[in-house]
Amino acid sequence: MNSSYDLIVLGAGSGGLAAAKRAASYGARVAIVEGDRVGGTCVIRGCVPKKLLVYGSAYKHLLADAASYGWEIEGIRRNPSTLLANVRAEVDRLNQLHLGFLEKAGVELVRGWGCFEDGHTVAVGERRLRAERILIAVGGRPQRPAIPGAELGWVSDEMFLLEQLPERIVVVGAGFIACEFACILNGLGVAVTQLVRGNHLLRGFDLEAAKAVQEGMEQEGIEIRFAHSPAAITGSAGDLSVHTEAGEIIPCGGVLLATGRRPFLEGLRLEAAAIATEANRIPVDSEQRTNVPHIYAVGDVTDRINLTPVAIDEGRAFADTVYGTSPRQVDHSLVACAVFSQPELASVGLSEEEAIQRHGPEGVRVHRTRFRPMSQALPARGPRVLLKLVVELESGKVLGCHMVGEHSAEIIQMAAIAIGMGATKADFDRTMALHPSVAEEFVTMPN
Ligand SMILES: Cc1cc2nc3c(=O)[nH]c(=O)nc-3n(C[C@H](O)[C@H](O)[C@H](O)COP(=O)(O)OP(=O)(O)OC[C@H]3O[C@@H](n4cnc5c(N)ncnc54)[C@H](O)[C@@H]3O)c2cc1C
Ligand SMILES: NC(=O)c1ccc[n+]([C@@H]2O[C@H](COP(=O)([O-])OP(=O)(O)OC[C@H]3O[C@@H](n4cnc5c(N)ncnc54)[C@H](O)[C@@H]3O)[C@@H](O)[C@H]2O)c1
Repeated sequence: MNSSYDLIVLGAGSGGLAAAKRAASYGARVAIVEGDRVGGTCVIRGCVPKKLLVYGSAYKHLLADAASYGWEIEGIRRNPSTLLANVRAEVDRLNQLHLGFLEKAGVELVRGWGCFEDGHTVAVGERRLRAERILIAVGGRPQRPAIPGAELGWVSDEMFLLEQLPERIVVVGAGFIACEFACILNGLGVAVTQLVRGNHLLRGFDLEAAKAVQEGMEQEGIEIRFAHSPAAITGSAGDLSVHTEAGEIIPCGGVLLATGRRPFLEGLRLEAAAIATEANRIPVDSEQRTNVPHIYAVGDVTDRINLTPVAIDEGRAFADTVYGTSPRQVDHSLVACAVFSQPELASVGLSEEEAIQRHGPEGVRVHRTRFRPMSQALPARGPRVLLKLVVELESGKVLGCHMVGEHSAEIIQMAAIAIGMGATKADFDRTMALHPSVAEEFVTMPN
């Protein structure tokens, strides 16, 4: 069966869904092709189920602190299987919701893996879909390290399918996924050893903030081994050993390989449409256009800032520009982001190291405060909060705002507005504090 459209979108994840619905709202005839579950990484095996697991694992701390607030809770039993099942049920609900949204928007869903037959034709099984324009929004996939036995380890996708958790796990990596899962698993009662090949966590983030996360994670009982890489994994499901390059053998019930992701280009047959790639990603211009003028790409497949809100905005900007009346480009500067580790880290703007690189050590002033938040005063435990402003000395402009501690993602989201507007340290100081709160320290830091 052959069908023709104004737009074919490959991939029903964050970017593809946003683009397809927005294009359809302008009257375009749109088909969206999806080989897996509608919702993509974020909804099915990323942000959403991950955050639900973070909430679930945080009960460890809440229950530990409850007695100091006068709640004596007896007979607590931990059952991660219930949490895992409930999270899957919520993902099923959201998947249905997204199917409904597509239908309501008038977008045709074509199930199956799509590949290019030529510049205007996509093959999905026996079907041939033709369109004036094609948008590639196929996202990325986790990448396993090239070591013997890597197939015995889990990648993040598989963590959401587990029905039970092992007693001991080795987490490999120091990035977003490794840190988030190390904390989730630790909170759910799993003994965690994290293998980090470098000498600090969360490369690219403000170093002091990354160290504050490390301190908190270690206080909570996660064993982090720096300058350690896996050389091989042996054993069988549930009874594994990680052999490190240093010759150690770490027995465990499971291994999470959180060693990065890369664009999912396999099987797309990009060459049939002469679409150029660069280092396994699809490069695009400021209007999301590939080297082929009527073929566009958004989201993780372009491997720029691999976050859901960025993929969504790129998808919508593409549709607004091509099908709407208000063309626009995505602003990739000052994108706030958070690592949902425990303690949580959130950032917007330049790290201290980046600011010094750009403006020199004499051109930057750093304001910081570290303290135990009031919520931890009665339990008298838990990690100290870090709040940090990186300021350009000459103009007083806040170049970067970083926070480690409770609600930091919520707080930095708001700070991002001020920083996007070019706020100075004086603007922060002029703002009346909201007391008692953690975030008030951002507007009361001494000069
Ligand atoms: C564990 C984890 C946690 C994360 N947490 C966060 C977070 O807290 N906050 C945040 O902002 N970001 C987070 N991310 C990143 C975020 O999920 C991605 O940046 C985002 O989903 C990218 O959207 P996308 O549209 O580019 O691709 P995806 O959402 O990956 O969607 C691509 C879709 O295309 C489909 N597809 C691929 N090839 C084909 C084909 N040939 N034919 C048909 N369909 C195809 C796939 O099945 C998939 O459904 C997380 C990622 C992971 C893995
Ligand atoms: N909270 C969030 O917004 C969130 C959460 C999860 C993922 N994400 C997105 O997904 C992307 C991918 O996350 P990620 O954590 O997989 O990637 P990452 O690039 O953040 O981290 C990969 C880690 O693996 C390590 N590594 C790579 N190869 C290795 C090897 N052979 N041996 C040992 N260590 C190795 C790297 O040093 C690094 O620490 C992120 O960059 C981010 O864009 C975002």
